[in-house]
Amino acid sequence: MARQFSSCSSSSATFSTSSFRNETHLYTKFTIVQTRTYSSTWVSQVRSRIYSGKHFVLKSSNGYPVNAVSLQDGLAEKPLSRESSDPLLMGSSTPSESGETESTLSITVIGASGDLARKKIFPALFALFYEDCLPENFTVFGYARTKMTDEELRNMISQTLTCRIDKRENCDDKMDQFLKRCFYHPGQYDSEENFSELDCKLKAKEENKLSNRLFYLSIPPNIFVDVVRCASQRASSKNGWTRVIVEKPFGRDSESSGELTRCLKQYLIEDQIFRIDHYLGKELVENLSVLRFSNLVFEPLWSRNYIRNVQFIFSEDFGTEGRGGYFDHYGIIRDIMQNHLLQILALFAMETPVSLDAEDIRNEKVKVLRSMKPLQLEDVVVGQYKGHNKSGKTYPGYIDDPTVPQDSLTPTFAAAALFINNARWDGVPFLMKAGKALHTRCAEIRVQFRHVPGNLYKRNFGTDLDKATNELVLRVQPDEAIYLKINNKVPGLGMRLDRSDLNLLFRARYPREVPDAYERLLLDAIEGERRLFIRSDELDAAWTLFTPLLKELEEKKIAPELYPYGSRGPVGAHYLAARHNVRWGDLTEDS
Ligand SMILES: NC(=O)C1=CN([C@@H]2O[C@H](COP(=O)(O)OP(=O)(O)OC[C@H]3O[C@@H](n4cnc5c(N)ncnc54)[C@H](OP(=O)(O)O)[C@@H]3O)[C@@H](O)[C@H]2O)C=CC1
Ligand SMILES: O=C1O[C@H](COP(=O)(O)O)[C@@H](O)[C@H](O)[C@H]1O
Repeated sequence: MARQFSSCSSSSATFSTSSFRNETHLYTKFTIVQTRTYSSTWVSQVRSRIYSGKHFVLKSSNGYPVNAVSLQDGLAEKPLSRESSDPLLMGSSTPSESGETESTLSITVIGASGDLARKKIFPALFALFYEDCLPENFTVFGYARTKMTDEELRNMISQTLTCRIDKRENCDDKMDQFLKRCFYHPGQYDSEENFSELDCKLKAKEENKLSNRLFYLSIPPNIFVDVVRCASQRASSKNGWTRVIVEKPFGRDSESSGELTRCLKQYLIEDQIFRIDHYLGKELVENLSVLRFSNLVFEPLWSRNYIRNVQFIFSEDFGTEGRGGYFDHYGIIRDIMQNHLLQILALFAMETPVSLDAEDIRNEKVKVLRSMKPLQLEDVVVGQYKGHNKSGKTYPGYIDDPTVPQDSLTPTFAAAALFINNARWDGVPFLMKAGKALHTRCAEIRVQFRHVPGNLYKRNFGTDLDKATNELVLRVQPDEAIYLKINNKVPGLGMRLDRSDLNLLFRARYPREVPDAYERLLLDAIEGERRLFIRSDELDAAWTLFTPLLKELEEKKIAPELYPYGSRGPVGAHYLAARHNVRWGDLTEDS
């Protein structure tokens, strides 16, 4: 169904109401392309695009461009792989025929005036540019209601750009070059007309080249669907791909999340939706699978036979400052547990995927989530921080935030015990703990191993055998590290044992700056790599686990246990762990 709009100043334009779904059309074309024999010239063009050229060395987090072909796979003989059905590289003809090297990439940040855009998205885009990871012809557009000129947007962005610590050369030049590619269009989120104007501006920059368009929804969730509707009908690409990165929250329970997915899918197909969970883009979370699947020493231990419990810990040493209005509607369980921690848990516990392809990994993750028992009230402890005076300084309580109702029962802390009912993990407690306004900022995964059977040295540990068990810690932040607590003989005469760390401290081993999660995820979205984004069935399964509990907490008006700002959280968390024979690893003296 084609529609006619004539809002562009120079000419009228034809839009297809389903054009946002153009990846589907291109998949259809792909089946035709696949039957072709790929000439060696074409192959070498792809190769050189991957490995040479200053620009367009697009590398996804899988280590090679998903849209191209793995060079290890006997490229010359094979047609494109499944992943390469992505329109970015394929189109309906070979790159040279379509002039595909002349493609353009437009990234539109919707909600450009906001906190996330300023602090994370624009800096991440600049970092990608700085590292020569963006294609030659790229444009960044900001879109929001706030009236701003291009120059004002550039000023705003420039305040948060930084150059890599280890590569400061040409920093100012690079910033100038980047800022010149940034533009702004003010508009309403539900105005098709305003999106048509945006489309005109995008077209002007694209100069009739193959256009690929990425929209980043950095806006409150109640306007996601309006934006997707307007963008799909008025500003999607007509000859390349169109993708949309959607920020959390993806609903607040199974029902609202399902409704959001249904609405988005009126305008987009699943493959166009990139639901971001920025924890999946963190270096150590990426490393979890590498550690497990590419080292012989871990995978054989990765089951109930050797692992006593696993802990996923998130703590922040600041409150909801400035985000109380948003937070009060969601609470810590929805803000951190149902997404960030649960995603890490799924990655941690999944079976070995068939390959590193997005669908293979996401298939395994969803199986884990579907094998889990939905949480009940007795499986959780909730808390809320209260004001506190320390060393002459006053720290506000959660309800002191003027945007939070005085009688709010919203948890700012929660601890939970989860179980995976499958052969590998039967009976192993997976504990989660997440809190704001605690004594420290950290995120880590802790794996506590079982006792050594018939340990010859047990009398050297006294009665507390837990103190002698091995513990593997992946410190996601700050100061990324992987360390394994082992028992060791203290040097000297006699036999004194000590628990020490085999320590891989990233800053010591890899003295280059670790990229921000948003960089990796933006690059993946540009590349069409979906591995680190949440598929709709994963999301459904995640909500199924948490929705009954969330409803019960709200219906029964469960009062959170108060804990002082800057403390270690409610003591209830210790009792919960103790009920499952667990001690929180982050609270022991040698944590
Ligand atoms: N900030 C963060 O650290 C994180 C944010 N997120 C998610 O990212 C998204 C963006 O977050 P953030 O930048 O903090 O959000 P903001 O509240 O800063 O909103 C972003 C922009 O959206 C517009 N906006 C705000 N409220 C409304 C409203 N009620 N109706 C219409 N437009 C509105 C404003 O732009 P204008 O008025 O100019 O139109 C604002 O600049 C949200 O979905 C959030 O949950 C996820 C993880 C972390
Ligand atoms: O998604 C969110 O994450 C941040 C914490 O992210 P981090 O990368 O700084 O650890 C959290 O503060 C926020 O409440 C939540 O919405």
